[in-house]
Amino acid sequence: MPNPMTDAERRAQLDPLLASGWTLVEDRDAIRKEFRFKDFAAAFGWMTSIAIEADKANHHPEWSNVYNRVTVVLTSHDANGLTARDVALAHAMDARAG
Ligand SMILES: C[C@H](O)[C@H](O)[C@H]1CNC2=NC(N)=NC(=O)C2=N1
Repeated sequence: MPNPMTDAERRAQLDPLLASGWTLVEDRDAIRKEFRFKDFAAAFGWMTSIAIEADKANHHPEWSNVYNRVTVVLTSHDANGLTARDVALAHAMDARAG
């Protein structure tokens, strides 16, 4: 089981994500972001590419889709909180959202 991040690691790794639209979830140790796309096909195409990457890394998002919006929550269930795996997935999501 991976260790939760230390306070210093958290600051260093989370600050860039908080600056790019991710927010801390209030009632659990997780980050959240709403992605918006041109239309449903663009949203679902992005989800498909992320799903393949996430599955290869065996680290999966909590997410939901309404038309062109995808709401994502990232946390590491086995660590009961944020880990470097969530940071990596968040960056992959930002990069692929363009
Ligand atoms: C058995 C399997 O390795 C685990 O359930 C994996 C799958 N994907 C996962 N995804 C996330 N976000 N957290 C986990 O702890 C996790 N664990």
